[in-house]
Amino acid sequence: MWFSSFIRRRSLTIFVGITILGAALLVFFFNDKSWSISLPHVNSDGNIPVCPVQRKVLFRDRNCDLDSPKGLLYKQPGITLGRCDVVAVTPWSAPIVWEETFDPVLVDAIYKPKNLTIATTVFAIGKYIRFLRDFLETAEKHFMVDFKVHYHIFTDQLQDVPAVDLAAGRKIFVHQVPKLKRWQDISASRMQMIQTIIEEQLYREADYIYCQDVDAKFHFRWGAETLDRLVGQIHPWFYDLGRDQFTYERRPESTAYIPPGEGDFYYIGAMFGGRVEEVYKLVKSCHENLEADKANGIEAAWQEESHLNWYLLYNKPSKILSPEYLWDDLRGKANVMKVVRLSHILKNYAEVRENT
Ligand SMILES: CC(=O)N[C@H]1[C@@H](OP(=O)(O)OP(=O)(O)OC[C@H]2O[C@@H](n3ccc(=O)[nH]c3=O)[C@H](O)[C@@H]2O)O[C@H](CO)[C@H](O)[C@@H]1O
Ligand SMILES: [Mn+2]
Repeated sequence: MWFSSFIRRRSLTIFVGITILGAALLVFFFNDKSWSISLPHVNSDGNIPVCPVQRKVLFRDRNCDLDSPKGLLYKQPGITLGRCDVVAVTPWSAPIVWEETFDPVLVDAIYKPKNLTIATTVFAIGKYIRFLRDFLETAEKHFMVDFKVHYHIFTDQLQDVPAVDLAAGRKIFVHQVPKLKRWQDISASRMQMIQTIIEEQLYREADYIYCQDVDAKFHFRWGAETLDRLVGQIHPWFYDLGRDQFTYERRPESTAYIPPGEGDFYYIGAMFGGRVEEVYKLVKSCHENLEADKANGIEAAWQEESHLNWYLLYNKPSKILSPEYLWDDLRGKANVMKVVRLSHILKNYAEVRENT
């Protein structure tokens, strides 16, 4: 009697044990699948959690459902009415975001409850530190207002980072970096530094990351309508030109080479973004291709911008921002633009750049 109850208890313990072990293994193998990417070169003794079997970095999980609150009233969406003067979708069905193609109230109602953290990287090296105050102050007025924003500032002058009043939930992180000699290298090295900051910190702290130039000011809402998996920004100088006029890299020796007859849009290097894991793949690829070119003694026509254009041609962005989201003050006003949300300011290249 005692013996059989002992057997029963033992069997129960073994059964429960196996069940728990099985469940743990299932969680281990399947739970991280959707938000992880291969990273074979990272050691598990680094500070990135890497699944030892799959060797994958574990990015933050997040809710991507477009939950809409009950009872929210907004204008009925049109099927035949709307903006007719611009194209608002690409041939691969990604939205191109223009004023009046989205409802800001509805967008905010969908995205604000998600408690997202949006990282933005901005480099202010050498004389470019002078642009940082305006960038940050105007961002506080217009960039992802009411969202948690982490500004990651990369500079060689820690003491000159301005003290700017930040709204609740928004933070500044400052990273010291060396000043390289050529402006081309300063601009291009951003790919590697963004890769590193994602590996060290952002994979666990941020949901989205937007990488911006510092010599720009926000003027109008730049909000959650820009959030998506992988986001490219149309260059304000090329939005109305044919692909043969794009300044892609045209030498086959470069890894950024785009043959004649190919190309969708010309994307600007001054803004790209999306979910952290997608931007990670982008910056890692661009960095590797920049290095491969360097080893081959070739520099693409527009450095990292050429590599970005190559990447986005063969890895299509899931959302594209119209020139409203990065205009150039030099271009004056364009009829197609109902608003200018962020614009590159006029600057004296010869005075501000290191080696011109
Ligand atoms: C209008 C135009 O021609 N735009 C091109 C030009 O952008 P930009 O003229 O906008 O390049 P830029 O001089 O603003 O450099 C890009 C960014 O690198 C950082 N930075 C650069 C230099 C420096 O000394 N310190 C520093 O911090 C800073 O964040 C700056 O915003 O060049 C880029 C390539 O690099 C792209 O090809 C752009 O399409
Ligand atoms: Mn710039």
